[in-house]
Amino acid sequence: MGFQIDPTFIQAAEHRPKSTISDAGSIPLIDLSPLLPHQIPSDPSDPAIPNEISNLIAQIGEACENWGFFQVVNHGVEVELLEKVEAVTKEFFALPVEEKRKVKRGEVNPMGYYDAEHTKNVRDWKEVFDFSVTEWVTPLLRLENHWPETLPAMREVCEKYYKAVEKLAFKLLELISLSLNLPAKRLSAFYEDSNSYIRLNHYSPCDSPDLVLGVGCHKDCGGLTVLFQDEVGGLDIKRKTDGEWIRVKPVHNSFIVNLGDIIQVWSNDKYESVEHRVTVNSEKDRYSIPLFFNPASSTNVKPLEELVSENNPPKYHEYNWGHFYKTRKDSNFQKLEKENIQIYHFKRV
Ligand SMILES: O=C(O)CCC(=O)C(=O)O
Ligand SMILES: [Fe+2]
Repeated sequence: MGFQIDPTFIQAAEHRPKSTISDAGSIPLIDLSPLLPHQIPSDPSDPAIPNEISNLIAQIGEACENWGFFQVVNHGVEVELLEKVEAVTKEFFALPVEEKRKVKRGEVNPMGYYDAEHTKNVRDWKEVFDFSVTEWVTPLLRLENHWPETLPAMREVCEKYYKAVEKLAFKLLELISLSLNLPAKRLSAFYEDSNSYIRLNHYSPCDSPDLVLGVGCHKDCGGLTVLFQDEVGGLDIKRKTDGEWIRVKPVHNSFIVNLGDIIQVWSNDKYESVEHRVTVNSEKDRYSIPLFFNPASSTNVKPLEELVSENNPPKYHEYNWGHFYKTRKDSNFQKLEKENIQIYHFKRV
């Protein structure tokens, strides 16, 4: 008998990854080197903003509006650290499964190892490890890290990496804020006690890559995602202009940045969170490492007052991020009978 794939992984025909245009023009590539000699300005209308920085803000604004995705180079995160975190990620996933299961996530605490995540109720062809640098318990959430005893170096490398990418994420948030003609720190205030976390992703080769997805088609529900991918490739995004799936070509030492649903709501749909998915292949393991840069779980998300007007009324009802995150996490943990929570449930009609 031939190889039979577990049916929980099989995508509905319309979601199967056949229509990727691999070498179509990719997402904008933005050089952050102007940030080396210059500070990020605090006020978007400051006449003293150097040209290089105004150009950078304009590029970010265009990428956010037209793509919802961009890649950054000269981002300030050391290459050595990227190499170390990639190496430790590979070491972790190479551990015997019983070791990985010792640090498994549970129904209440979503941090740790997991190999049965569902995106939109279909199982993803991947295994993950989630961690954060803050651990906390609220009535809604209990986030406690689990670190594998057999890989003692992992925690230090991962935490160092987290801090470096978080620093980059704060800079990107300031640039995005300025691109919306808001003060640089307008969005940062939501990030005190943030519920950000990093995910290590491993997509192993699959004999039927045409039937499954590493991550099913989805939009990121948080604030901003800052993702490192290895040289294998597999991330596809749905191009805004024509709805075609296009492959994000790996660029050495770069990060992929994409806007999540929260920025879509804050911007009252000026910027959109764009659908994406991960395809797998039959030969190569792929690793990726996103930082999900999310505001504090107490944040009530709604269109920002400065960005709404009589002519552009708020397009969303307010919702609580901690509640949204908890509900989404529960649905990713197991297959449910109903659709999981989405921001369009909060859309005003
Ligand atoms: O692995 C990737 O390239 C993307 C993963 C992703 O979209 C996610 O985890 O939300
Ligand atoms: Fe994603």
